[in-house]
Order: sequence, then structure tokens, then C-alpha cells
Amino acid sequence: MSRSAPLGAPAEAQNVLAITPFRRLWISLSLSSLGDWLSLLALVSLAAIFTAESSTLVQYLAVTGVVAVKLAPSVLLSPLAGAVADRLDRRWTMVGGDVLRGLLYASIPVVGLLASGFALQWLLIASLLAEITALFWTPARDATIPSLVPKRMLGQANRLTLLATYGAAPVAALLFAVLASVSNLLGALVPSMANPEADVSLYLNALTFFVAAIVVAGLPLPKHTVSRDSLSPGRDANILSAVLAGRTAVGGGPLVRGVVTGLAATAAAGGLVLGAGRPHVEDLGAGNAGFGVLVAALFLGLGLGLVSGPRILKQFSRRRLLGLAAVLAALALLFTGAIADMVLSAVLVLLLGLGAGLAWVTGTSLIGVEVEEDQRDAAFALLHGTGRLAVLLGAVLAPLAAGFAGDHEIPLGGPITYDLHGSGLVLMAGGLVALVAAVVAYTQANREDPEAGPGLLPELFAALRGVTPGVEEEEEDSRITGAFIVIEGGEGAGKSTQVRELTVWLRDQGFEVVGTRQPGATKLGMRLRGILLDRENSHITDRAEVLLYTADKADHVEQEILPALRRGAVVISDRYVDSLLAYQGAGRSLAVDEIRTISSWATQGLVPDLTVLLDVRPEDGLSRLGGPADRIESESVDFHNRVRRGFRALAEEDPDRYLVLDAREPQERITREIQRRMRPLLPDPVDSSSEAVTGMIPVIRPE
Ligand SMILES: Nc1ncnc2c1ncn2[C@@H]1O[C@H](COP(=O)(O)OP(=O)(O)OP(=O)(O)O)[C@@H](O)[C@H]1O
Ligand SMILES: Cc1cn([C@H]2C[C@H](O)[C@@H](COP(=O)(O)O)O2)c(=O)[nH]c1=O
Repeated sequence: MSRSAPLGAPAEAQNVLAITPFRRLWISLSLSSLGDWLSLLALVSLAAIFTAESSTLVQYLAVTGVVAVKLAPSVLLSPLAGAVADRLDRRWTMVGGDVLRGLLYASIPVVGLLASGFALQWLLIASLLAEITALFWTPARDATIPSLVPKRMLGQANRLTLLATYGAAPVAALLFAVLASVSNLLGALVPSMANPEADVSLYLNALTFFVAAIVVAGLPLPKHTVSRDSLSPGRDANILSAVLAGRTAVGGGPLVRGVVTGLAATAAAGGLVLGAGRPHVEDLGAGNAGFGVLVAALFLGLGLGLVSGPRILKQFSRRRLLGLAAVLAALALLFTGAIADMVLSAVLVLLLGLGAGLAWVTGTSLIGVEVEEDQRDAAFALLHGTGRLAVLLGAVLAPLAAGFAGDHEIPLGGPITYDLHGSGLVLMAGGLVALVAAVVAYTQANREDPEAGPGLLPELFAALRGVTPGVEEEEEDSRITGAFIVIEGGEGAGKSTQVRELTVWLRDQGFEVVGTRQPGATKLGMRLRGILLDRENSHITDRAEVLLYTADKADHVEQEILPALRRGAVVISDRYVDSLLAYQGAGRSLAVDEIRTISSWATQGLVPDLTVLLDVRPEDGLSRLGGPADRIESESVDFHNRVRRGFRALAEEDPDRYLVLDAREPQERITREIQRRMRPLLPDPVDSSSEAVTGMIPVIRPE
């Protein structure tokens, strides 16, 4: 049963925004994302307006066309375009892309006014060209970010970029709804003013692109050297081949099958709302304002699900949560089609988005934790590829199927009839199919759960009470849900450097991390450290030294380490009990077993999940340290050699719990090795890939 960890501190995000070039890029990006989402709504509405005089089927086909040209290029061609974009100058790709898209979007209402017979065709052509332009613009932007922010802030920068890209969706939808309501009001007063919201939205969109072009032109970007190899599109040349490659590589275990099925169902449900939403709200008499509200509800729900997913029902099995979230999305879709009421539709679509968001964040976390590392990339490729395809198919097929289904009046006896519209029928049918897929997902994901609890309902009730089923509440409070990692080694081995690097790395992924050290992390510890390391205190006897170091450990474990581990944090400590066994046991030639007994009592038997030993020759380690040597550092080389042998003997006793690394290796390589070994030990992560949770969201990685 996998459980979740809290997300990282938002305060860190503010630091990235203090970097002026990044802040400028981010603001312009937020603006153009807002315009882009606004234009999606405007184009769907314009397609309906341009074909208002035609048959229902033609109206539906027009909406299908808009959704297809907006979504298909990125779904089918983005990896290939990304490879080409890498050969172009980033600044001018972005500036050119912004200007071109601005002109294209502004031209749509102009052509609508000047040549109404060609309006729909131009709308489709211009949108397609704008989307193709975006294919080159997006990778140029993604590659620009790492050159504007330091590496350690890249995680926050990427999170903010995703927020700008997808957080703009509900804002744009609400703005569109407001514009539509105002124009309805004006249209009632001045009939010639009816429906200008789509045109206004497109002009606004064009304006945001022009502003973005000016901002990017002025950014201080380093010169980009073009790689010859970059034209090779690699294994993800298109979504279909990525999906097929992923399927083969992961071999289709039940967990991956369950996650992929569940996420595809929720993605298709979202796509169906985007595609059939406009005709559906028209049938409910809500028009453009209603469509704006529906899309806003979808994205708000999605955002809520993504953010609350890692925190919700922490004691509940993630495998079960995935299935239940997909069922929620499917049922919400089913009822959206069945209930002919705008307010209820908006609430149901909000629930659909919530279910989809929960399912995505839970599914991606499950893959991150439970799939073997060598299969993880393939599993994510399969997940994202399938998700994108499902959104596209849902969005494109929905209006098409609704057009063919047509509208029906079902007599319910006497004068009462039930108006069944094509769009409602498609939403209901889609909901039913999604429900079957969600149940399959639930069954598959839970088929081989090694930590299966007592059953769905007992687990759910226990989780709602905030306890783990079968665990007494008192016991629950003292349960350790975090991970305890210790970095050990001789003087100057690079321990504190690694603690620092690992802390930043984990915080970037959203873990709560406590980076700490022995001796000296608590108030008492600091005083003990002062006494123990002061060269003046040469009179301290060996046994007293053991007890002083042990007192520090007792205080540290009780006051800092155990509370953090019970909160679910990752604790990384620079030194722990092994230092006592190596320095006081091997170094001072005291009985190691006796020291082990004392320290085990003092630390309440707390053993690290992993101990990393940075092995270093004392001469090498000591030569790295600046400043005067302290009481222990100034011991003889023989003493430090005994300590080194002591550490190595401890690692040999329990090789599964140790990672021994040569401290002469470059610092970055050591960090990577530790990260690789730590991954499976971490509490349920908010995996970096969960930033790419909607399947349409690109995963942005450091260059
Ligand atoms: N892999 C490495 N290669 C070379 N130098 C390193 C490496 N890792 C750290 N250093 C450098 O060695 C010095 C000591 O590093 P650090 O303080 O991390 O060691 P430490 O093991 O915590 O030391 P101490 O025993 O005093 O606690 C620092 O100047 C650091 O930049
Ligand atoms: C925890 C612990 C530490 N020591 C020694 C090892 C070092 O010389 C100092 C700690 O300082 P540093 O900044 O980590 O190098 O104390 C020890 O002898 N026994 C212990 O249990």
C-alpha cells in the first residue's frame, strides 16, 4: 500500500521569480497561455457561430475540426518538431513564433468580417498554422529556462512554468464566460453587438503574443550552439511509436495496465467534455458563457485533484484510490450527459476534473514508486502517449458522434417528453465506456498488491478516520512513515556536501526533508559538540567520550529524528551510530559490542534505512579541510586508519543496508549514485513526472 508525502514549500517558488529574466519570461508566458486558452474557447464558439445557419451535423463537424486542428499537431508531432527546434536559434524561434501566432489569431475575426464565405475555412487553416508554430516555440521555451535559472532552482522554475501554462486555463474560461455574459447583456440592448466575445478574445490573444515577443526579444539569453545530433528524433518520434515502445518495454504488468487504463479513461472523459461541451451547453440554453463555465469547472477540478491527490486519504491504498478516482470521473461524465441542467452540469464536470486530477497524480506516483527503474521511462512514455491520444480522440470524436446521433424526443407518457440531444447521448455513452474502463483499471491495479489491506470498505472508513486499518491509534501515532538516510565516513570525505545536495534534490521533488548532523543538532548537542571537539579538553577519557557522543544521539533521536520520521519526512544525517562504533570502538580500541548496546538503548533501536559510506584515505580527507584541526581531527593517522577500517567492517557486516562509495569520485557522480540507491526507499513521492500529470503537459527536464 503506497502512501503519500506532502508537497514542497511554495515560498521557494518566490525565489525563482526574484530572478528578473525568468520573471519576465514567466509573466509573458502566463499572458500568452491565458490568450491561448481564451482562443480555444473563442474558436469553438466561432465555429458554431459561422455554421449557425447550417444543419446540426455541419455545426458539430465544424467544432470537431477546430478541436482537431488545435490538439492534433501537438499530440502527433511534438517530439519530431522538438528535435528540429533544437537546431534553431531559441530567441528568434520564440519571437518569430509569437509574432506569427499573434498575426494568425488576429486575422481570423478580420477574415470573418471581410469574407464571411471563407471564414470557417480560414479559421481552421489559421488555427492549424498557429499550432504548428507552437510546436517549435514550446521546445525553444523549455530549453531557455535552464539558461535563466541556477540548476538548483530548476524544479521550482518548471513547476511555475506548468502553473502558468495550465493554471491559465480556468482563468481564461472564466474570463470568456464573463465576456460572453457582458456581450449577452449588450446584445439585448444593442442587437448589432451580439456575440462579440469570440472576436474580442482572439484580439486579446493576439495582443498577448505581441507582448510576449517584445519581452523575449529583450531577454539576456546565452548564445545557443546547435547540436548536429539533435535532429535525431529518437524513440519518441511520434506518439504512436512512443506508446508501442512503452507497451513492449513494460511488458504490460497488471499495475501498469491498470494505471494506463484508468488514466486513459479519465483523459478521454476530459476530452469528451472539451469536444461535446459547446453543443451540450447550447442545448441547455447557456451558449458561450455556459461553455466558459464548463471548461473552467473542468480545469478547476483537475487542479484541485492534482494538488490534493498526494494529501488526500493518506492512509488509503494508492492503488484503490486510482481506481475510485477514475470511477468518480466516469460517473460524473455519465450524469453530465443525463441531467439537462447547467448548474448541475458545471458541478458534475468539476467532479470529473477532480477525479481525473486525482487519478493522474496517483497513477504517476504509483509508476514512480512501484515500477522497476529500468522500465520506468517506458512506462511513463506509455502513460503520457496514451493519455494524449485519449484526450484527442475524446475531443475529436465527441462532436462528430453527437452530430451523427442527432436530437431525439422521448415520450415519457402523456405530454411529458425527455429531450435527448446528440451531445448528451455521447456524454452518457462515453461515461458508460469510461466506467467499464475504470472498473477494469481498479481490478488490474489491485490484482497483485503485496500490501493489500482488509478490503475496500474497511480501508476507506479507516482512512476517513485518519488511521491505518488494523493499527491501533496509539501505535499509529508512533509509526515511522518517513525514510532515514545516514552519510558516514572519515574526516573531509564530503559528507556535509552530499547532505546539502540531497536535501535540495528531495525538496525540489516535494518531499519534506530534514538535513541534520551529529553531534550538535539540538541545543544540548551543540554544547556537547563544543566540549567534544575543543582541543583544550585533552583530559576527556575514552569511556566519557562514548557517553558524551551517546548523549548527543539520544537527544537528537528523540527531539528531532523520530518526530520527523513520524511526520513522513526524509531525514538525512551527517554521521550517526556508525561514527561511534568506528571512532570510539575501532579508533579508541574499545569493545564495539558494548558500545553497540549502549547506543542502541540511547537511540531507541532506530536503525537507518540506508547508510552511505564515503570511503576516503585519512590523508586525502584531512587535506581537504581548511582551518585548524579539532580534538578528533588532530588524532594520529593511525587512529584515522583504524576508524576507516572500522567503517568498512561495519559495511561488510550488512551489505544490503550500505552503499560504499569512493570519496575521490567527482562530487556530482557520488550524488547521482546515492540518488539512484535512495529512490526505492523514499516515502510515496510526488514524482517529478507527476508535474506532467494531464498527459498533455510536457515533462520539462534540465538540459
Ligand atoms: N567528491 C569530492 N571531491 C573533491 N572534493 C570534495 C568532494 N566532496 C566534497 N569535497 C570538498 O571537500 C571539502 C570537505 O567537504 P565536506 O565538508 O562536505 O566534508 P565532510 O565529510 O562533511 O567533512 P567533516 O568530516 O569535517 O564533517 C569541501 O571543501 C568540499 O567542497
Ligand atoms: C557522531 C560522532 C562523531 N565523532 C567525531 C567525528 C568528527 O571528528 C567529529 C564530528 O565532526 P564533523 O564535523 O562531523 O567532522 O566527531 C565521533 O568520534 N563519534 C561520533 O559518534
